[in-house]
Amino acid sequence: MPLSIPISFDMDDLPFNLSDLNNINTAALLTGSSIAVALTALLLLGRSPRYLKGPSEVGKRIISPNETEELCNGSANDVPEYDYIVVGGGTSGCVLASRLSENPQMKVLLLEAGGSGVEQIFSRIPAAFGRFMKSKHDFQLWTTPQTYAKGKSKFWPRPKLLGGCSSVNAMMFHIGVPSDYDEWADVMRGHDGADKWRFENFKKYIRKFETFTPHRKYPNVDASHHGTRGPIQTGYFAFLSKLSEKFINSCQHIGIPFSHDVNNPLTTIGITKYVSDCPEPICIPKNSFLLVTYIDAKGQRSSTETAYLTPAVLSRSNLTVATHAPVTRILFNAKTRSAHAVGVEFTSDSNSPMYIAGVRKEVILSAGAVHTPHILLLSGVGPADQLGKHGIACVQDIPGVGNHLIDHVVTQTRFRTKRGETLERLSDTSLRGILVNIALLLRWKFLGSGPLVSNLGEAVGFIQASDATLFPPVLFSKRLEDSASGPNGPDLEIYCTPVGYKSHGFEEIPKGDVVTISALLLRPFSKGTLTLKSGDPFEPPLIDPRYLEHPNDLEVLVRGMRLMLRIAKTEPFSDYLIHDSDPRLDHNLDEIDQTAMEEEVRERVETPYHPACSARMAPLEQGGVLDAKLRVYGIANLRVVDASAFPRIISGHTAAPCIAMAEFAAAELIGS
Ligand SMILES: Cc1cc2nc3c(=O)[nH]c(=O)nc-3n(C[C@H](O)[C@H](O)[C@H](O)COP(=O)(O)OP(=O)(O)OC[C@H]3O[C@@H](n4cnc5c(N)ncnc54)[C@H](O)[C@@H]3O)c2cc1C
Repeated sequence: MPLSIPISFDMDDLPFNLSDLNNINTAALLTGSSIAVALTALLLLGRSPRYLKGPSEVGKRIISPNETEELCNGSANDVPEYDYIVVGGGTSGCVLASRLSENPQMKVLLLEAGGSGVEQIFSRIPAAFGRFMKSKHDFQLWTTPQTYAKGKSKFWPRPKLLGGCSSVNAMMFHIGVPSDYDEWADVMRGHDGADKWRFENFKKYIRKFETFTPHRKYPNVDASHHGTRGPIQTGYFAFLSKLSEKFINSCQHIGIPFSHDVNNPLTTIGITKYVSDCPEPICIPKNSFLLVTYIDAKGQRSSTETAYLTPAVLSRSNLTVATHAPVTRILFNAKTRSAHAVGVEFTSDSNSPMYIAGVRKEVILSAGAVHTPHILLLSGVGPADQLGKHGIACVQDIPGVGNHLIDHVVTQTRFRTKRGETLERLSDTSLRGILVNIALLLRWKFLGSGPLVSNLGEAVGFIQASDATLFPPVLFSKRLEDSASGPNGPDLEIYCTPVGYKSHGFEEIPKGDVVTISALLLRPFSKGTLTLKSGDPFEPPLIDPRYLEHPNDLEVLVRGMRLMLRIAKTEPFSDYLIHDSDPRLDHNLDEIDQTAMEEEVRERVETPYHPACSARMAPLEQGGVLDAKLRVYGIANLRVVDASAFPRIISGHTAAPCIAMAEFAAAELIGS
């Protein structure tokens, strides 16, 4: 979920670092447009965690290449050594570092390219998450021109922060459906450990990370499908706009039944199946529905940094967390015939000295679906011909590295609403607006409630594009291939955002109150590649997701567009809209024919930020990179634990499987 939400302050506007606040005459800051910023900063005082800054305190500075060679030859004796080195302190990496260091015998180093997410206002205030985009905390990536999407390059934000995407995502807690995980096990069928991925076996790791807080307004939620003692907080604490409530009502009117918990395996499945599959009559709470989110009772984001790198965890003497320490490559032994990782090379930026650290047990890559395959390639693990082109010595020829990149795809529609019905007021920079925002900030801080606790993707529906009740064959005659992971798996998601935005918030839309409805392709057939542009670790790789290459993907999204337009014309949601013929809005879009609608989809596609499968667990002969234990083929002590390891993309939101996968990997490694 998106976007650059319109709160009228920006972290980059801050004239100081949050951690320096104790030294600042704060009264002097409370002037002009800085009021909201400064107040927020004050509210956050005292929360800055203490991490080691930069690589110099955790590795050995390299003066000559001989020193790296000594490590690779096994003759170095003054290089700091760790049992585990986790590369990337994102969604998965924080979990691993925390769990692995539960064993006091194990010395663990976590190397993160960015700084702390907890220190950032946009991470702490749920509705502000989009503000990280195009900031210094964003890798700011772009795809190559997309042949099937009008030749445009697409913006791919990727956070550079502890907690990774969990520090900036839309906090929608969704685990997918059981058949997603059964499918993972099927991909690895016949391989040692394959059945551990089957939902019945794997679900204990999903439960392990969660503490779900029931809500008195939602008594029908079966809490037995949730975790009760995990570090990550989930619940129904997010703000729900009236507009999103009406969106749900309109969904019900057109035949998408209400589900009180999308994470209950009985009801998360394609909502259209819900009625027939559920033996009990459905209780439909009137006009009340919230997606379970990673927001706690205080209205604050629960990220893997806040949940797993607590002060108690950080005080462990066997855990070292280094920020601003991007890893440039993994180092391998030079002597033995089969490759094994001996350490990593890292720095602070492209102009700074290099450092190295040695590893006794394993290097674990958790740098995410873009940077994990990038680091593998830079280290000589990948397709030999590609490595050769960039002058990189091949350590292990694995053609699958960077292949099979898959991302969900989203298209959006926008509609003018009645005045005051959206969260537009959060971007009001008039004096009155600033005062209102200050009041909202105080409400958020002290009561943990109000519009700032919106996760923006407030109401969702999961459906199947082949559902004949929603898409009657007489109107939708194109045949669809079945892309769902199982009979009850969805392939299309719709959601309502009470804010108008386009291109992640960077393209202008009409001013005033606008609502966005999105359709998300959950099971794309199109798959792309991630390849090296050069051997320079600071040059981003070439990212080509090949959006919409497969015709099925296009048709599913065409149906998604039609569905959104229908909801917009269905009461009571439609009562809140005002017709506006501005061409940037979509009140008249349902008048166009199939061919024109296909063109609209091609024009509108964007990333919903879910890239995966780029270093996937799959048999080697099927283009896999990892075995069923997430170990890189042919290298004894190198593992990948993050979204790049997914064998297939799940039919839901991608943070939960990353967290659960990290819990799984840690449990395997420490034997719990
Ligand atoms: C804006 C946005 C909204 C989203 N909304 C949702 C949602 O509502 N619900 C949901 O379930 N999912 C959502 N997602 C997707 C989901 O959060 C991610 O798929 C998932 O968290 C990815 O986890 P990961 O561990 O694979 O990678 P990440 O969390 O991206 O972690 C990778 C980490 O590696 C670090 N890193 C990168 N390169 C290096 C290097 N060379 N050296 C050291 N460190 C490095 C990065 O800084 C980062 O901290 C969203 C994502 C985004 C960006």
